[in-house]
Amino acid sequence: MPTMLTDVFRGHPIHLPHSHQPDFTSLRELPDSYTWTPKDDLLFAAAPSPPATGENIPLIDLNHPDAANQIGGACRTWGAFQIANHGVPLELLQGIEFLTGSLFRLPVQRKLKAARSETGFSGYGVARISSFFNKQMWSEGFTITGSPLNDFRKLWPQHHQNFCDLVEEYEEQMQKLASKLMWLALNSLGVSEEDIEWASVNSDLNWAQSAFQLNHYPVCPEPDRAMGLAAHTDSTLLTILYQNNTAGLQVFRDDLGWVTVPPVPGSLVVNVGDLFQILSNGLFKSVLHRARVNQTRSRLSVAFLWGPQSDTKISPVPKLVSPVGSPLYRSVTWTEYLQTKATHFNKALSMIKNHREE
Ligand SMILES: C=C1C[C@]23C[C@H]1CC[C@H]2[C@@]12CCC[C@@](C)(C(=O)O1)[C@H]2[C@@H]3C(=O)O
Ligand SMILES: O=C(O)CCC(=O)C(=O)O
Ligand SMILES: [Fe+2]
Repeated sequence: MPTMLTDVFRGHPIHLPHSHQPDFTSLRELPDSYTWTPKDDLLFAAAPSPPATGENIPLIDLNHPDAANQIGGACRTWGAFQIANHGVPLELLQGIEFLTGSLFRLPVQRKLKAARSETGFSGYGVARISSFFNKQMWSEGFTITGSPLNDFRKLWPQHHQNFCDLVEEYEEQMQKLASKLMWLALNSLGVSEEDIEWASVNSDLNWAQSAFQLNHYPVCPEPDRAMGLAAHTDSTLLTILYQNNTAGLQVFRDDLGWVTVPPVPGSLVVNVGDLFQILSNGLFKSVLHRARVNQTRSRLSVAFLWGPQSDTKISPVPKLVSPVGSPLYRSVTWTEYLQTKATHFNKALSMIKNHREE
């Protein structure tokens, strides 16, 4: 039996109280447990990009004849980009935003009925990476993999079917889009389906697997001292992110610092994940990103976390290894990688790295 995403954290419980959450709406001041300083996160106060540079992740039109090269370039320099003309109907994006808003507007007691268990994968709770930080993040999340029916039934005993259908439809669209984006990026490096065994055996996407992370960042009384979601890279091949019309997502570049990704209505943000960095033998960079919060508008985002079947060995594409001699990374399955991340967080990728002989 192949491992399912639902099982990957069975041996990696996170002990996090869920019911400690403050009533986000009534606080005038940030509680100490929510106040971040550079001690809590090395990059917390890293210089923001000077507005003068105006440099930002590119917005790429998927209908543009040169889209593949633009995507390849963005994966190498930023590890992130936005896309327009992606083919996902606007009504579907609006539907998913409405679902997400409805879910987080439910009373806390209701949301807790679908709380993520300590060893579980899906359900309501704080981000998994919370266990690596001393301070709490100003957000709440909901993770979905496979059918959301069981969890949605607990949230909406009567009216969950439409929301289940919506998630299913969104997942189909995201699967297609993610695979298209991966091949465009790889094609720009001269890599095609024949070069990757696990992807060419089943070209009908049977080799892929995914999850959704819904995020809510409530209005915050002291946004400059709070953190919505701490800096991390995603443990995916690609992540496709929908953000509502409120800024907050930031990507990090060594030469620029934190750069805010402006919401562009109707467009989607794409992040290179750690597995794509491995697959591309380090040519594509998984992007360090985080979410800040603000004082006037609550923010919603929906991340589609996309990867291979849990048991597929991912290793650098041979074609990209030969020019440089040896593979930069060892091979690893998505399950193994998520488990490494669950124990070692931001050291996970370097633990997969091959150390060259002196
Ligand atoms: C498939 C995934 C990817 C996970 C773990 C698991 C389910 C939830 C994902 C996130 C979503 C929020 C940020 C992150 C860092 C987190 O804490 O949970 C992600 C993590 C990862 O990309 O490592
Ligand atoms: O809310 C955002 O913009 C970022 C969310 C994110 O990084 C994630 O869910 O992995
Ligand atoms: Fe992320």
